[in-house]
Amino acid sequence: MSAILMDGKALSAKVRGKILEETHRLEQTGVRPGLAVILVGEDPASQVYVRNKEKACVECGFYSEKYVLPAETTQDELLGLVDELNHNERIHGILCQLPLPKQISEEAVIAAIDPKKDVDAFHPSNVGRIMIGDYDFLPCTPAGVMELLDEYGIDPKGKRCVVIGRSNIVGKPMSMLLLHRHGTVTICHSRTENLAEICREADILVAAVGRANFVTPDMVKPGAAVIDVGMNRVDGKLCGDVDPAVAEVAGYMTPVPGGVGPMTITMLMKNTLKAAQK
Ligand SMILES: Nc1nc2c(c(=O)[nH]1)N[C@@H](CN(C=O)c1ccc(C(=O)N[C@@H](CCC(=O)O)C(=O)O)cc1)CN2
Ligand SMILES: [Mg+2]
Repeated sequence: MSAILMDGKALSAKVRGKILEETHRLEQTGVRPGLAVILVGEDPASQVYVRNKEKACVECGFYSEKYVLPAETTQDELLGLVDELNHNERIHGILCQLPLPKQISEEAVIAAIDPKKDVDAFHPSNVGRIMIGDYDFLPCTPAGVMELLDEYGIDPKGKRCVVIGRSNIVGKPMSMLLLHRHGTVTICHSRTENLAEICREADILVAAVGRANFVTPDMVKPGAAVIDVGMNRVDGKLCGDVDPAVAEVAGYMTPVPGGVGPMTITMLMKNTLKAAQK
């Protein structure tokens, strides 16, 4: 068996085209969606992601502002900028690229963003709303995974879903979105016993561990959909959490690059459009 590759680049192009149409419609009412992206420091991977977010804004017809602050920026300085942007009428969405330098508390910065402009959906009030299924914004990576599953006709309803990873950004919200769609969800992590055995039960397996080639063919049920959220650099080469040899066992698989990554940014655009429409 050779898995069907789930093309996040192609789906992104399609969704961004629809967002651009919506932007034109919204502009007739005098509103142009505006996104502010804040980058603190010079992490090369973060620089790439921020650049890709700016490009996506252009593709979707959005107004955007980028703030690049030095690595020594204090928490108070960053909170000052967030406060300004909270009150800026041209800006509907604000995000701070993570990770932040260690002198800054990510929790404090996330909590300072106006929840109505929190297009990452990281603010505690937005996280709480996702838990109870009454939300405006979905977190971008898990939302991108759900769109990919829908595009390929993979319905989590009644299915065994296993998420490896319990981060606030991916693992926890991912399991919640699968649960909202009636999946039977198991969250695994570094202390899980019998991990391979649990993974082998999954019809939908989501890997968000941050370890290159962690998921091997023996951990996958034949025909399963395997979603790779990993973004690891090994000897300068980008690779996911899933060993490419898994393609011989899985029914569907997301590539890295070109799978979940582009969808993450597309979902950010979707949230920014929604914030502007409100
Ligand atoms: N404020 C946020 N910080 C971070 C988030 C986030 O959603 N909000 N997620 C990740 C980084 N991330 C978005 O910010 C992100 C990572 C990767 C990609 C992507 O398109 N990857 C490409 C490959 C790009 C490359 O060559 O490096 C792909 O998979 O095809 C997009 C967004 C942590 N921080
Ligand atoms: Mg920190």
